[in-house]
Amino acid sequence: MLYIVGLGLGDEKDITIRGLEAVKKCEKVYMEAYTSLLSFGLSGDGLSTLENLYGKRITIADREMVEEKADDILSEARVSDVAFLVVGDPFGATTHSDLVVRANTLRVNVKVVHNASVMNAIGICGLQLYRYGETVSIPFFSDTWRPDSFYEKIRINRELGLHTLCLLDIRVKEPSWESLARGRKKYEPPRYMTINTAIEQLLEVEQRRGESAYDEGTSCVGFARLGSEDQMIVAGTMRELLAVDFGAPLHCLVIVGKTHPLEEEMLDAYKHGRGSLNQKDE
Ligand SMILES: C[S@@+](CC[C@H](N)C(=O)[O-])C[C@H]1O[C@@H](n2cnc3c(N)ncnc32)[C@H](O)[C@@H]1O
Repeated sequence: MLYIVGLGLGDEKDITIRGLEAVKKCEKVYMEAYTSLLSFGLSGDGLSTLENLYGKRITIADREMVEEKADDILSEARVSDVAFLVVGDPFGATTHSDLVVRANTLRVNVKVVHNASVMNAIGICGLQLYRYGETVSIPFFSDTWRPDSFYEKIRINRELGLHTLCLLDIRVKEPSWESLARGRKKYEPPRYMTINTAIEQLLEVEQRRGESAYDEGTSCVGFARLGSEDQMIVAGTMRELLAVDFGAPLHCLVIVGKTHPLEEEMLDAYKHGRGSLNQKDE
């Protein structure tokens, strides 16, 4: 059996009881480590915190491993219980549907244990989840690659009065260009896009496309480390949020569409300059 287990958003304590029971009975535990991140990351003590709680060794599954060796993981799951851990909810990232489809093709049994996802945790700011349009991903621009397919989607969402969730790029274990040219893979340090970079890129694309999908005065909400003790949520215009230091990753951004009075009331509590509500336990 392959157990695909959501870990939630904060730290090791956010796994569900059902998820923990599944992990404890598995012979092998993989942890997907390229579409999201728990608040403590996976360096140093992060991994051992999880291993101590589960009483199991964890194998980190990076993009290369999941994409190239999925069949090996599935072969193990055919003859024993294997857990595949995903930060957030397993279906909060498009990637893991592939694994399920592959498992079905190979007739490997799959059980999914759900958990909170960034896709629903953003509800905390008061913008109703029912009033969102298509989610977009904002990739890091480089000197030669500045893709802007997200622009059209944001424009359509805004024309319909819908909010847009922007997920921000995560680059882990990316081989550097020089190392590829030399034929010996060396990896760049991990990079996580900040809200500030996302807004700079969004404004650059608006300037290039000029279709008035949004501008510096457009209302947004920035979220950092949602679900953890020090989460930060600030509502303001793009211009205002450009000046906010949201701190450590992960970050995401919502571009606000047409609002309902109740949404406005909730958003007020997070307005720029009021300090963010981070809901720390007293
Ligand atoms: C592929 S998505 C989310 C996947 C995850 N499985 C889930 O269900 O939440 C990853 C992106 O969501 C956003 N994100 C994820 N967790 C977050 C958090 N705790 N706080 C803020 N943004 C987050 C970041 O922009 C990140 O690059």
